[in-house]
Amino acid sequence: MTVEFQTSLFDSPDDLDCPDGTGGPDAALGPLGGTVTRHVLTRGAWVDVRPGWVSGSDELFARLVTDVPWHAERRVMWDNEVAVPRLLKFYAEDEPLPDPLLVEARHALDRHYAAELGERFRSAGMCFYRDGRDSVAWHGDTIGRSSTEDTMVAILSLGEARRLSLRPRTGGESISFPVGHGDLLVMGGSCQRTWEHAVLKTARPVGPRISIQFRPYGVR
Ligand SMILES: O=C(O)CCC(=O)C(=O)O
Ligand SMILES: [Fe+2]
Repeated sequence: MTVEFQTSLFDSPDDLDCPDGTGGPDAALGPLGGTVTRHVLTRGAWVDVRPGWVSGSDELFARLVTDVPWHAERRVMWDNEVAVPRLLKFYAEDEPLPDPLLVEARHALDRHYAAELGERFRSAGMCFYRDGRDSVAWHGDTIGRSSTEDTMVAILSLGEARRLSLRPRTGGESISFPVGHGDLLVMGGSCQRTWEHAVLKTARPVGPRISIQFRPYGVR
């Protein structure tokens, strides 16, 4: 599938310097240690946020738009077949990732969360939200071990800023975190089974966003 993509720059002007003159800025990972803020939720769930983890990622964004074999999906809902409102690609365990920066990002997450997670991040789910009509409805990532075990889902966000909303499954107020160009958000602890998350549709005119979700083996 070819994806219509109008080149637009998301990086702030500071990121656009190219001192080495090697033909344009490219993505770089910042440190994680000491830069991640943990928000403790109820019932053993938490969310870590690291704004601006990847800098200079305009080109990475453009590469992923064109290089990832995005596909549309249809799902049956209430007896009707409906289009899933985003494009998708799932990189299973051991499937090569589409960009070396993503390999580096996964290593950095493995190092940072090694002690707490006790295993590596393995798969990478990717979503492409073309505009504000694209979304993901309320859900937990509870296919597999995450339905019964604590785990982590680490999301790298590129492109247009959207909000990742969260609400407790038992009812109660929802909260939301902005997820902007180069930001990292990690859902951890019991978050997948005690809370739900969503990227809700917006009437605001918003550009495209890519979400990359790194998950351990058997979590989906
Ligand atoms: O767009 C996002 O960052 C969230 C995607 C998500 O929740 C999922 O694919 O399970
Ligand atoms: Fe999810």
